[in-house]
Amino acid sequence: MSVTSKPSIRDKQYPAIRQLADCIESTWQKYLQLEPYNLPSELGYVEGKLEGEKLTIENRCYQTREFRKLHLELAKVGELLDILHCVMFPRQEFALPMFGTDLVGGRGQISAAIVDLSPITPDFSLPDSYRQALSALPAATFSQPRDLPGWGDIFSEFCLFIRPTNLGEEQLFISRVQAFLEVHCQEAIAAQPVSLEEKALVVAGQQYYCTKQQQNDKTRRVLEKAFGNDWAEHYMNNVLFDFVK
Ligand SMILES: C=CC1=C(C)C(=O)N/C1=C\C1=NC(=C\c2[nH]c(/C=C3\NC(=O)C(CC)=C3C)c(C)c2CCC(=O)O)/C(CCC(=O)O)=C1C
Repeated sequence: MSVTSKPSIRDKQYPAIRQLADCIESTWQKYLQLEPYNLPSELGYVEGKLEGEKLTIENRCYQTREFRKLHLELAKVGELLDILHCVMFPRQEFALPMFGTDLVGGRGQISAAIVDLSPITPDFSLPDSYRQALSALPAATFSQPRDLPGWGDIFSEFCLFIRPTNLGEEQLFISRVQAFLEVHCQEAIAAQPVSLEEKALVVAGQQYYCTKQQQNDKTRRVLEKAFGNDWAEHYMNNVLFDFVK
């Protein structure tokens, strides 16, 4: 059901990135009724040049009753950068948090690994059912936690942002992502649509989340170098973090 029309870059990705992509898709398959989401055909598989190296992007998108877009993106810049990006956009009738994860590797090492279920309420609170489930997860300690950037006020107190220092920490991070996803999918399939008044708050919360994510200059810079400023702007606003008013 993927939109890629070329050979997958997945088997060339850093092992933990390939493993996480497989884990995300199998968790979605396990809980959700996935339907295709048609990205514009030219965005299923994109190639650019970054500092003389080829940048390849592979997008896989789905939709379900609860989510207007489930986006899993793998990107690779020669041997320099391996990236996994994933965001689940709830339909605006469902007051569900935003699930997002980003894994950035280069030169045989993951430098950034982040996962969060981000609140979309005006008071930045997650639903009690999420807080209870996430608090009940076994403690996971990592030797190199990382500080969030200024635009990162969107992330919850459960946000995990680390540099994994060994294979064990990579596996622990992947298991954490899976645990977050299991909570989220189980909450989603039980979710009922909210009232029109509440829907307006969901729209505002999703808009704030996307607007802040668009301020990630680390992402923007990679896309600008490979595809130019206009393309990068369009991609960040319409593919990575598009919001529907
Ligand atoms: C749920 C959260 C989340 C989502 C969904 C998300 O998309 N980013 C998210 C978070 C997040 N990403 C970060 C960093 C980086 N992101 C990229 C690049 C890409 N990331 C991509 O997804 C794509 C499109 C395929 C590209 C191109 C690079 C190169 C870095 C630097 C790596 C490093 O510092 O070691 C940081 C730290 C920002 C900072 O410290 O200022 C945070 C917080």
